[in-house]
Amino acid sequence: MDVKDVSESGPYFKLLEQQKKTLQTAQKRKGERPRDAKPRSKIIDDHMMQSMTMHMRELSPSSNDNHMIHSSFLAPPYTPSVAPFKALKKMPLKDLRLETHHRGLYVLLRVVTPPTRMTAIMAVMEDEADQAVMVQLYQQEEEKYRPARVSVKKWGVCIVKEPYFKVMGDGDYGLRIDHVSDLIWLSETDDRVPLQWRPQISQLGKTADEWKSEGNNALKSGDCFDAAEKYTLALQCPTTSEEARIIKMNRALTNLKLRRYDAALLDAGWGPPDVKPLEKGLYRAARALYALGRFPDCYDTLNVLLKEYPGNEEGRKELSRVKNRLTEQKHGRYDFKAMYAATNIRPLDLDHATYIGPVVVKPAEGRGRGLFTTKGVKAGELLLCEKAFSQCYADPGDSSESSSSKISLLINAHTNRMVMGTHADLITKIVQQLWRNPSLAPAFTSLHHGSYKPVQVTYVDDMPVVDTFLVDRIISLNAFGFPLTSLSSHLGRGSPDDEQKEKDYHSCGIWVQASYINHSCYSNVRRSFIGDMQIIRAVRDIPADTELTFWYQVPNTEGYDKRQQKLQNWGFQCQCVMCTEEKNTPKNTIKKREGLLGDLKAAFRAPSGAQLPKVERLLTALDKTYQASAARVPRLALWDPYLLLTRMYAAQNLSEKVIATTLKVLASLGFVIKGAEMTPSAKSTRSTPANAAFVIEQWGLANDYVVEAWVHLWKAYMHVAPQLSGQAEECARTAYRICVGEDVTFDQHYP
Ligand SMILES: C[S@@+](CC[C@H](N)C(=O)[O-])C[C@H]1O[C@@H](n2cnc3c(N)ncnc32)[C@H](O)[C@@H]1O
Repeated sequence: MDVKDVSESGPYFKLLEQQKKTLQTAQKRKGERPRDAKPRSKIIDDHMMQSMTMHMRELSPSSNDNHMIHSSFLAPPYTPSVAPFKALKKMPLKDLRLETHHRGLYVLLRVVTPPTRMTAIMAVMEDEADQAVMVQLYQQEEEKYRPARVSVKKWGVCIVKEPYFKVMGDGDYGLRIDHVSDLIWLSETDDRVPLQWRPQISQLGKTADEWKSEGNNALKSGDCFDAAEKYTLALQCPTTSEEARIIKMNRALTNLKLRRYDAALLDAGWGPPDVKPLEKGLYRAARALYALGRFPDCYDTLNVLLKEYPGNEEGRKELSRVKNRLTEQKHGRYDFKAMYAATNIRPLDLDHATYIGPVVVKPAEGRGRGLFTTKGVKAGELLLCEKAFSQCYADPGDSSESSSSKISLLINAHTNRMVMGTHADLITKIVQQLWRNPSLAPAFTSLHHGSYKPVQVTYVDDMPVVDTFLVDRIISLNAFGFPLTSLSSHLGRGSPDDEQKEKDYHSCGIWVQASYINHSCYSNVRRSFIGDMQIIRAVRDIPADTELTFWYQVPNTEGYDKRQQKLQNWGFQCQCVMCTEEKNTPKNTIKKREGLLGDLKAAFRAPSGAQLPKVERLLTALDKTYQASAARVPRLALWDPYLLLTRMYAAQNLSEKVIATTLKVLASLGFVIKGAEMTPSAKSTRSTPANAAFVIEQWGLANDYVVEAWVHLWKAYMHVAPQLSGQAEECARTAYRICVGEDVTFDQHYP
């Protein structure tokens, strides 16, 4: 939804074709055992050379290529390994066959070179028979959170479950690991590490206390990964229950720092206590619960903490923070100004809770599931204000490696789709999120994934199974492109800086509840964004038990076929009244309409005012090309020229004309408004404002220009029918709220 799909654009299309060819050529070698594989020394030398070249490039002052577009290719989908380790058999590297997933088997490998990071982390690994292979590890944590050298340590030992051996991009052969759960790193004391690869004797036979001290030192020096590993080794040694509790408490802290909140909760001993809970345990559990968005649990835990340990000041601070979240969650009350201020902080991650208003997910006939109202709501009413499940914001003003999500072209030869933006980064981010915190998985994996058949197993050997291709599929069908704020898009609308507008939607994210909303061009809700909060408001009065819809792509005058093409990714054809009407309109009428639109454009280009009568004539003719009433089927070709005309009249202070044309803008968009025209009676009530009012019988389509239309009305009424101006101002405010998400900034921008 609003993501930059470039599948149809020429230069990119060639890349897709190339990628398909490469895959086809590789497929022809399926099952082959390559005879021309490089010898071990050559694989290592080539890798070291590449690593050095990359390092030199990084050191060179002109190396900042964050603004360059990178391409990422998605492999043909395959399911992650769900076999328990015990059910797998070891195989040597020499038996690997090309383009094959070696189901039922595993390889045991040791890292022999330092890693390099490209799209994947790459390192050369060997098996027990000294055979070497290049291994590509995809979807690993970003460098800023876990440097490649920490993820893939030289001499580290791992198991690759059901390995996938293939021809790589450069024509060499290698193992490709797309699913993080297919890779198991072994600790130095693991029985599966062969004797010849074991560390020196001194590493073995340490006591719990020794491991714990090492863990503490690692934590002090900031190496949380190492610390967590050491605490885990400590817990594998014999300890008293009290010692174990302390070690777990320390590991809870490292897990919090590593954003492994599920594990932190467990370590903190959260749950019904059988012994008096520790102060640190309660506090750390509360922080983990907050980070997981479990605000009521967090609130309860902090209350227990403060009851047991009333002097805990940090707990008290957290309590006040969580109370704010609960107010947002329960009542949908937000401090929107503070929300805007927080959009300047990087990384973008607003500290707000999700409000789910009077809506519920239910089956929607012919459209899977949908979101429905549980009660009648009014135009402008808040229905959802949702914190992103995950998002990658591409900050146009920040090119630093640490804070920018990379814009890349993600090429999926399997689905024939190419998207530009942060989609590739979002896959990695969500894979890692689910890997670290599997409790978050059900909300995400329940989202629509089309015909993709995911494995039914969620845990193997006590570890979560994360399917990269399921994540990609869900993102493809549910992700939203988003600007930093809809307000900035709203204010910049109509500006000639198309490039900036393009960039506005390079960022993408997942909002779970909003994902249940189906598409309609003639929709009844609209989404807007403030940072990573998505706000959904009713664009008209909606009765109870009505399905909510918004547009996945903004409908405009591109025509029926193009519009359906833009929806192709989601696998349905829109059957809204506008699409149905357009589909059934005779071709010659469409042609006539297009001709009139062309004439109108030319007329508008003429010097101001000179062509006004002609414009009016053309508009009347254009109006006549529509059959159904605009109240039932909005007339997409009309609102824009009427608005241009309004601006011209406004520039000449022709208030009555402004009112007449603005009402036509609104009528074209489907609004039904009674008593707003400048009839003689409206003029005569000029001095008696008491009960003067117009009635909006129906709100229409909610594009950004509706706000401008209401503002024109409001200002024009001030001159000729002041009794109506207050009401028009209120409508402008409501339209603004619908478009930008809030109205606290309305007066500042429309004084
Ligand atoms: C973001 S999901 C919306 C929620 C989805 N219906 C579900 O069951 O989870 C997008 C998918 O919903 C379905 N969908 C959305 N709008 C539709 C429409 N107007 N007609 C038919 N199917 C629609 C399509 O299958 C589409 O790929």
